[in-house]
Amino acid sequence: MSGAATEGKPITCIAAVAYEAGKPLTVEEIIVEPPRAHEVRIRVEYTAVCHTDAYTLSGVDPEGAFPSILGHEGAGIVESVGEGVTSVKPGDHVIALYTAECQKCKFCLSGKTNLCGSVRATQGKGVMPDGTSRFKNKKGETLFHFMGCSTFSQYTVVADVSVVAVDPSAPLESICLLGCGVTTGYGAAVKTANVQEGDTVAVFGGGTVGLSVIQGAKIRKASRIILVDINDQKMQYAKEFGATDFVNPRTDLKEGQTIVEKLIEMTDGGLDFTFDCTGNTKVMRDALEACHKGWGTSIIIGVAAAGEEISTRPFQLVTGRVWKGSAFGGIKGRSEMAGLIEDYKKGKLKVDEFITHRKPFTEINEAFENLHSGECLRTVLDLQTHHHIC
Ligand SMILES: NC(=O)C1=CN([C@@H]2O[C@H](COP(=O)(O)OP(=O)(O)OC[C@H]3O[C@@H](n4cnc5c(N)ncnc54)[C@H](OP(=O)(O)O)[C@@H]3O)[C@@H](O)[C@H]2O)C=CC1
Ligand SMILES: N[C@@H](CCC(=O)N[C@@H](CSC=O)C(=O)NCC(=O)O)C(=O)O
Ligand SMILES: [Zn+2]
Ligand SMILES: [Zn+2]
Repeated sequence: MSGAATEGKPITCIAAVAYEAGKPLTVEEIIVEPPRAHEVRIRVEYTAVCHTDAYTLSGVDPEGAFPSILGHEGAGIVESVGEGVTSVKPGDHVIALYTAECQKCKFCLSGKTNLCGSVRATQGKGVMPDGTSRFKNKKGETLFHFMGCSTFSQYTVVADVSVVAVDPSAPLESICLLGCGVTTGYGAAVKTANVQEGDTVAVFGGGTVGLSVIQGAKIRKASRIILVDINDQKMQYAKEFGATDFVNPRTDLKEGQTIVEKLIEMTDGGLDFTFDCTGNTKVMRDALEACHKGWGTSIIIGVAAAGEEISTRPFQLVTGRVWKGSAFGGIKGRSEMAGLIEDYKKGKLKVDEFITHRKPFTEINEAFENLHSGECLRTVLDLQTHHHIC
């Protein structure tokens, strides 16, 4: 089994370190300590870059800690496990989970949420559950973990509750996307909203998350699925993933018309469900106010900067609209990932279609730049193919 040579020893490998907010990542050698009790060391094979990595790197995340190893949409192979780990073993193919599932805490046992309380407090501080880091650079400086995953490293250490073993026949270079974007959007539609046949849906923001909401709404046979995006390049993707309409609020409104008025006009009074997949708090308000009076529900998925607040007239809620949120699509990673992978293998869940760019790991900073171009959904980075760093 792999891991025999390195088990119990520190591993020197390449990682992309975020030293400072707003600066490119530094690709360099780091040292990854062996896993302690209830921890798992993973050889990360593939990771993608999610908008949230860029959000934290930009410096507006109140939990952002530097220097750190970002990345949370990754898949790999277990190299070794610490004492007491029974859920995975060396050689297992795994996906890292930023939403842990301990199956024991009040949250996990509630049956009401996928949020888990077991490691969230230390995860938010950039450390392992025992309060320390497994990463240091060659100068001996400690590097923080990120979202309990830190997949921008050839090796990472995660809590055993933050990893799920998966069907080894599923390609890691594709299923890494189930570590965040695809699962988040799809789950928000089919679990959090529980969209039903005939429902009308509007999705604000056509990135991987928004397009995954669209594919969930399509699978549920929503009658109308409207993508709202400021970039016309998203129109083609909208069609491909199952939207029935595309609206660009910068170009498709009549003089003096708001996007809320346009959507209400298009849907005879408003939508059954709307989703914010932009992280823009003004868009979140529009999404709520475009909901149908009496029952429309708006779901916030997008992540907004520290200090940002949402607002609306309370009358919007008094008159029956519901405002809620969704993390990781409401999906419990350890219990429900196998089902998503099965759906992907059967061709029911699109995953490969989101991979618009592939790059060697050493070109990770270009993957961040790609995020801002209209045609890029996800860039998948290959961590293990040998590349020179200088
Ligand atoms: N709650 C959760 O569990 C998760 C939340 N997220 C969050 O979800 C959001 C989406 O992530 P992701 O899909 O990766 O991001 P992307 O950046 O790929 O997608 C966002 C899309 O929204 C568009 N957009 C920006 N502003 C507006 C606007 N005013 N109106 C309409 N569309 C707009 C963007 O256009 P353009 O490219 O031109 O700017 C882009 O197409 C992010 O905020 C991310 O942090 C992500 C994963 C999990
Ligand atoms: N540290 C951030 C938290 C932002 C946030 O809401 N994260 C999402 C996942 S975003 C993935 O790409 C989430 O799952 N939140 C629930 C959680 O427990 O963190 C901030 O404080 O803004
Ligand atoms: Zn993400
Ligand atoms: Zn739990």
